[in-house]
Amino acid sequence: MRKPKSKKSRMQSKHSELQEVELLKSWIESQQPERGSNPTSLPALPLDARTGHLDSTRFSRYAGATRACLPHALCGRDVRGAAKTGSGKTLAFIIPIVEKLYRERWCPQDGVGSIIISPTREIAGQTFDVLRLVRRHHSFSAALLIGGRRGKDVDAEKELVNECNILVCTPGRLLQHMDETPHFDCSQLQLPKQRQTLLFSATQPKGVKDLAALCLKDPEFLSVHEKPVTATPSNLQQTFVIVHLHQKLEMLWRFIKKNLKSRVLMFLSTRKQVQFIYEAFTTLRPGISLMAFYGKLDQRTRMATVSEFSKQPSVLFSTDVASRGLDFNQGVDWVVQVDCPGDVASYIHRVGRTARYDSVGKSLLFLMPSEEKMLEKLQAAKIPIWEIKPNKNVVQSVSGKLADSIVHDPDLHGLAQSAFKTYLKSVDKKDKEIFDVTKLPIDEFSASIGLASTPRIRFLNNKIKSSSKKVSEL
Ligand SMILES: Nc1ncnc2c1ncn2[C@@H]1O[C@H](COP(=O)(O)OP(=O)(O)OP(=O)(O)O)[C@@H](O)[C@H]1O
Repeated sequence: MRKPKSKKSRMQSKHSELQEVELLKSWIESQQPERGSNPTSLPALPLDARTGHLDSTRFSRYAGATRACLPHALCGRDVRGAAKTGSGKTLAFIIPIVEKLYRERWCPQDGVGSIIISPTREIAGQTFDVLRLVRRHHSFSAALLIGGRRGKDVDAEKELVNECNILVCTPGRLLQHMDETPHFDCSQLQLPKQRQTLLFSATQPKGVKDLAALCLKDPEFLSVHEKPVTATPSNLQQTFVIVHLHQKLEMLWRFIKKNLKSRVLMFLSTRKQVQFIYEAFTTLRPGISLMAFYGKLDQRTRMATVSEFSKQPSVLFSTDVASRGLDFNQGVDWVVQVDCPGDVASYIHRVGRTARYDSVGKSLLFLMPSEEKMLEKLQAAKIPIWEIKPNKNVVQSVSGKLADSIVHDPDLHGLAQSAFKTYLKSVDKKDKEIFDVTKLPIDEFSASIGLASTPRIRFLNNKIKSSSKKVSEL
């Protein structure tokens, strides 16, 4: 057992900590980077040694987003940062939080000092892991509050929530504690007038700009990758292939068979498509482990899937729930977009699940001939993408095998029908400049996924009728 510190030694260490904090404050004051500068060349950062010593973790040096942001963030400035996917934006806000609490001499008895709200449970989990590494030599306590846990866990959380200094949570669970946990006082959550805000994104669509205008005060704008030639990581090799809707499944199957030793993340538009393709391909035994990921899965399965996927060659079929912020420990070899994303920003975030930090990665986009306008948008957004031509001689018919499976499996048949319907509905919701659901060859599509007859889609029939009426009126 460790001998308790004497009163004298406690006083001494308190005194030296006070001195250290004062020194840090004056160091920060004297090192304020010029406004508008991108200060990546500062020899040393004014960080407390406990935060600065990340050498023995996986963060050997501060890079990209972190390096550019810290000098401004540490001296209390608001920051709006454009930094590519996988460039280390998490550390860029975790370190300033830990340092701020340290300089404020926050201690365990002071209760909640910082709340980090993450959009999904997985992102909250990975943010919490980074926080654990950064604050491991500090005395702050931290907790991860996310949904999908059992009642018993929620009760245990209620016990500790008031005593934690940093909370990492999803919005739903935070609201639950605000409603149910006695004395959990979040009145400070009303954004205080005096506050510091750091806003980072790999893309800068209108929504991000509007948010910046709303919540940032006199911000530093940091374009971390100075004069970037491309909007995506330079270690990412991007390709597309032109494929008709009814040939997608064949192409997908062929791709999987050719990449049995890779970790492949495949994006589809809807949960029903993910469930159908996962179930259907599992019955066909491709020779590689298959997994599915979507928002409605229970939390335990979601966590297990994320952790399993990056460890071994496997194919993960997913909705866009995995498209932003998720970090598979740099373990994704390929990102395949089986359905074209709705816009350029979604494209960038999806492909950003690979080629993270200093790892390399590849991506493939399936584009239907009717969607070729998307290429113009990608090129205009500085995304270098090359066409690959499929080998026409390789014939791998899966439709016939799927039709066989569907006949004998009513559940699979139901899933195929739902996948068909939800896909068409998802196309109808996308940008009309690129996508036109009425032009899709739906009978061929239906047959290609193994359905004996084309399901009736009322909204589509009405659309086709009204557009042919308009033509005949001309
Ligand atoms: N200094 C570093 N040394 C080594 N690895 C790092 C460093 N900084 C970040 N990484 C690693 O890079 C990966 C991407 O980091 P992070 O998730 O913070 O990126 P991001 O910019 O937030 O990505 P996204 O735009 O997808 O949200 C992570 O696996 C992280 O561990």
